[in-house]
Amino acid sequence: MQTRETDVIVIGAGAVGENVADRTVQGGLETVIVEAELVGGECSYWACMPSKALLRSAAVLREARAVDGAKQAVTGELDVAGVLRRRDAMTHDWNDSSQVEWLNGAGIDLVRGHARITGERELVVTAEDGAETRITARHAIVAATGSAALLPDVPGLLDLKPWTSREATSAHEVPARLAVIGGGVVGVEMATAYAGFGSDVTVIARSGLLGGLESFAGEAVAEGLRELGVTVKTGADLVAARREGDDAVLELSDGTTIHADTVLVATGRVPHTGDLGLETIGLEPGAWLDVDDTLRVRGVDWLYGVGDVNHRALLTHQGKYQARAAGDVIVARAKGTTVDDAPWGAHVATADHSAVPQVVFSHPEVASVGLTEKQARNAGLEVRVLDYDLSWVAGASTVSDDYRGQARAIVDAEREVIVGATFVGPAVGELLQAATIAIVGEVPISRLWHAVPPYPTVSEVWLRWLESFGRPTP
Ligand SMILES: Cc1cc2nc3c(=O)[nH]c(=O)nc-3n(C[C@H](O)[C@H](O)[C@H](O)COP(=O)(O)OP(=O)(O)OC[C@H]3O[C@@H](n4cnc5c(N)ncnc54)[C@H](O)[C@@H]3O)c2cc1C
Ligand SMILES: NC(=O)c1ccc[n+]([C@@H]2O[C@H](COP(=O)([O-])OP(=O)(O)OC[C@H]3O[C@@H](n4cnc5c(N)ncnc54)[C@H](O)[C@@H]3O)[C@@H](O)[C@H]2O)c1
Repeated sequence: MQTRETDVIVIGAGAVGENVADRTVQGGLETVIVEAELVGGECSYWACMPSKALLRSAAVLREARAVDGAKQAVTGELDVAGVLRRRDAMTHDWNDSSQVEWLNGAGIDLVRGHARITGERELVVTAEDGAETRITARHAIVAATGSAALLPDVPGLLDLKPWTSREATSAHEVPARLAVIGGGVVGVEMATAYAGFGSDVTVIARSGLLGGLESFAGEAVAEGLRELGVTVKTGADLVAARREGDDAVLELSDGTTIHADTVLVATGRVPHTGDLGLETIGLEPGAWLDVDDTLRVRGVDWLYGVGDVNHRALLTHQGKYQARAAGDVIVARAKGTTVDDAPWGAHVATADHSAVPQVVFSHPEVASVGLTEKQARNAGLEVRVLDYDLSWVAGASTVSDDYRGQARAIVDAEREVIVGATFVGPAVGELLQAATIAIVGEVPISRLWHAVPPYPTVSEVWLRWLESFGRPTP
């Protein structure tokens, strides 16, 4: 077995691992990154990028069809082959050479293979040909190993060889009938995409759609999916599955059955920690990594868990935010310089607790950050809820002849700062960053009155929120 030593080892070259390694190299630490599959990880090849590519073309058509003068120019239907071609280009045909080039340019040393921790600051990488390399880290090991689709234990389900998000985002054929199990983000986005391709889609959701967000968001998306021809079954659970000839048959808790050609399971994620050697250091294999705000695994002072694997916020941008803090704190600890771990310091991921932005690229789009009304009340805050119909702002009428949208701000009435915001409507994702800044910066409402939204934009909703809150005076 070959052996080598380095300052830092990062396991997993997804977006998150790449960013940790970039920071540790920039901080002067020799860094090895280990990757078992493709450099770039889930987001580049089987998640964010291909899913957004699958969604975008139909969204553009819908936008054009909602504007008189433009709609007359839309004379054809969606070219599904063109959409898939664009998705293939976006994923570089599942070839990671451009990302490997980036790693090389950044001075990060790539070792291909599967890593297993074997003891303190030490792991073994098994390459595809079975060759093993033992690598020891002088300072830290970072697990940035991400997550995989959770497959619920439902009798007969696995026999159907269901799709997970991986197959749904990389498919080259469109099923005539698609049944989607799960009404979370993956379920909703893929139902939107495949409905746009002409599939007959059924979504099976235990409760409402997009649980965890403001309920008006899930309700608007259910209505939007129905407009696209999707059957949305809420309050129904999958109890059994079987094959009948070519049909996949799903039995639901409400006594109904669904026949489909393909079944997509979108019921959440499990961490990539089952085969990571965690048992060799007293941790539980298969569990999410429990980390502090510097992303260090509690009880193991040389191990960090960053990105999906720590279950703080399963989003690329939030994982990359964690990566910047983790990379920098590893450097600080290695060099013995000051660790800035107070809330909102340089070495902590404080925003994970109170200001996680997310955009769901559904029809309509949903953008949210911070606390929902329910979360704010549960946190014991005295809350003012500011609701506004987005179609009432002047900018909305220029965007679309059929603008439908809703916005809600949650205000901590005692401190007079915004703690949460949700927008539903066309392209609302682009409205979100202002809300994130207001929340993270704890900008007082009295000061927001001086942040003037341009006319006529949809951002004028900020002024309407302020008017309905009232102008604080000394
Ligand atoms: C369909 C879908 C759409 C999504 N869309 C969005 C979106 O629009 N926006 C957004 O912000 N988020 C989105 N997400 C979430 C996003 O994909 C994840 O949050 C993100 O990929 C997590 O990055 P990561 O680097 O932590 O993990 P990953 O991207 O999973 O990377 C982990 C890497 O570690 C490697 N690895 C694992 N174990 C080992 C080992 N033992 N040895 C060596 N290598 C190992 C894996 O091969 C992988 O490359 C989406 C998710 C899905 C499923
Ligand atoms: N645009 C984006 O930002 C984006 C897009 C896709 C995914 N993601 C991320 O990926 C993660 C995973 O997404 P996801 O949709 O798989 O998970 P999720 O947790 O968002 O939703 C899973 C859904 O499946 C339901 N469910 C669980 N078990 C079930 C069962 N046995 N039968 C029926 N329903 C069941 C849950 O109630 C929930 O509604 C999310 O946390 C999300 O943050 C983000």
